[in-house]
Amino acid sequence: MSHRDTLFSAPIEKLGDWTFDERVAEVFPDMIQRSVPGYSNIIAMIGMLAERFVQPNSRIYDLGCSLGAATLSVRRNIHHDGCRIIAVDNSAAMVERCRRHIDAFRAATPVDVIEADIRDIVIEDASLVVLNFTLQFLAPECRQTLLDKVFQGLRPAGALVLSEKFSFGDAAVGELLFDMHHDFKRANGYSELEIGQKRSMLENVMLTDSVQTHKARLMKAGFAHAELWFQCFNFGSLVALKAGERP
Ligand SMILES: C[S@@+](CC[C@H](N)C(=O)[O-])C[C@H]1O[C@@H](n2cnc3c(N)ncnc32)[C@H](O)[C@@H]1O
Ligand SMILES: O=C(O)C(=O)C[C@]1(C(=O)O)C=C[C@@H](O)C=C1
Repeated sequence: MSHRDTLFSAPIEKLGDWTFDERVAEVFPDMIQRSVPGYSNIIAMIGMLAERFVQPNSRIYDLGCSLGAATLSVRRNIHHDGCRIIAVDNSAAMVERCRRHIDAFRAATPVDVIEADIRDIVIEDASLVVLNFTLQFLAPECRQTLLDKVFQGLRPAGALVLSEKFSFGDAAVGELLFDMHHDFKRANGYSELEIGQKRSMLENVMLTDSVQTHKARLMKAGFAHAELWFQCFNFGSLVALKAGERP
């Protein structure tokens, strides 16, 4: 059961930096659904991408898994033997709830939910890696190193799904999509105070990049192809493909 997000509905005297703590974890499904345009579509389509890209006897990584929405979508859609999903998050509150959530559904593919920083884990033998709105929370100087590690850990013909909030080089487009996103939040019942307080808390911890910057990093990491497969306002998702033949 997900609770309604009212965390920022009253004035907060001293707004600190954003964290994925107990309070956020408690309302997270409602919060992300009402905050990220296209979120449920992206979750459903990650399942379809998994169906296409997951190889038998391989690993699937869900990096910054929160409550495991992408993991569950992948698990529902893969039918190969010998696969294992590794879901990683460094928020204890998220990991604890994620484990409960995953255990509530029975399925053939095992899932390891790991409490760790995604910068510290080993990625190996992967056919699919998912970064669903997580890279934006890493310090910009750590992003290339993480994508390099993802690329190295993928098998030939493997794929990375990278969903992010974007910034835009064209100021008029950037402003329009930023305003549309705020309209989306208002339409979902968030007040000006809620929108403003959350924005200010995210300011120092969620630094967004343009689609061009993401593509350039992915190509630098070694991916043969990288393209946007979904966008709604200033949120979207890229798929990056590693060259090679499926074994
Ligand atoms: C916006 S949420 C991701 C949503 C989730 N992927 C989904 O599809 O519902 C970002 C998550 O990344 C996690 N996170 C941020 N930085 C991290 C890091 N360095 N290592 C592991 N997890 C991290 C946060 O704790 C949070 O749960
Ligand atoms: O940009 C915003 O206003 C957001 O609320 C975005 C965002 C995200 O993209 O992860 C930030 C934190 C929450 O996890 C949910 C949504």
